[in-house]
Amino acid sequence: MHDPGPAIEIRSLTKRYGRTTGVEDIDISVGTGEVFGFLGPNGAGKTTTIRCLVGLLRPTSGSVRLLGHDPVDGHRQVAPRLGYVPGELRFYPELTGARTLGLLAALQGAPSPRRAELCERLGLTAADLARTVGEYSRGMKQKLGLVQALQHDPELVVLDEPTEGLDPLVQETFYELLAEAAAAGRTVLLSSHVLPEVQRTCGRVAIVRQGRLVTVQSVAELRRARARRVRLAFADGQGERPLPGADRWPPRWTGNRAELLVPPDEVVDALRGLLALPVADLTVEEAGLDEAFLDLYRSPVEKT
Ligand SMILES: Nc1ncnc2c1ncn2[C@@H]1O[C@H](COP(=O)(O)OP(=O)(O)OP(=O)(O)O)[C@@H](O)[C@H]1O
Repeated sequence: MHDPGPAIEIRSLTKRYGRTTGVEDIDISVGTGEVFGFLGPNGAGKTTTIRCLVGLLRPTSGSVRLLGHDPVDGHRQVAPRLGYVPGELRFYPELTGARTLGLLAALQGAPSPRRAELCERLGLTAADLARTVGEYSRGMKQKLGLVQALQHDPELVVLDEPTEGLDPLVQETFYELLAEAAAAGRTVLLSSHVLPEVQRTCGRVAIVRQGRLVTVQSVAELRRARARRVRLAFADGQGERPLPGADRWPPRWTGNRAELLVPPDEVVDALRGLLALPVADLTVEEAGLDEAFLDLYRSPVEKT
């Protein structure tokens, strides 16, 4: 079978804004059909990377390829196959929602077979679409942003914090749309601060910090490699008490229950000490991505 190659290829990408470094030496490859998360604290370089990727910024050095093309030189080939939700949506305020979608479809250079269905599912009514975008609420603009990104059913969708401003019901619809896109073999790059969202929707994630790539891992790997959450309940009513190893694994107490985060290779050690106490109940589970993520946020960035 023909190998479509990576949908996104970012090689040694560096972007400077004058003396400020946006990103430095980023390498990321996203395979066709992946739902890929892009995480990092404020100012880490996510938007810079994405703007280079979709051709809105020129890299200072390094290269990016989208669906096998340079995003600027290959714009005509890429536009009909790419959906993009920018982090800061800017529409012409005097145009109606319907005109806006039509204008953006013309720029995409592709028909919009999914427009009506997406408007309906995201709750943009005909009356909404007849109003000018200047009158839209933030959430309505965000919905319009999603409709325009998906209306031509593109092979590749790049989303820069797409759920900002969406209410929980609409967010659910968005997750359904993502799951459907994944099932249909579409490629998705999702930049987000919402960790449960990434945990739920993405297979692999890249984490950037201070303009550098910290790690690229699968969500499962990231969770496995990071802390285990140990929960203990004590049989007596004494409540808080000194625990062995509290300096290494500081406990959080709720009445008679303690919760500690322990690195995987120290769990057996921790349990040996803890089980000498009158423990009534004990569970050990993988920590969520949020703990793994915070850990990586704090870990030092290696300079090469
Ligand atoms: N137009 C610009 N001019 C100068 N510096 C910029 C510009 N845009 C971004 N930067 C700088 O580049 C770095 C990366 O910013 P970027 O917006 O890519 O981060 P981000 O990860 O998207 O952050 P956030 O999560 O806050 O949206 C920051 O230090 C930022 O100040």
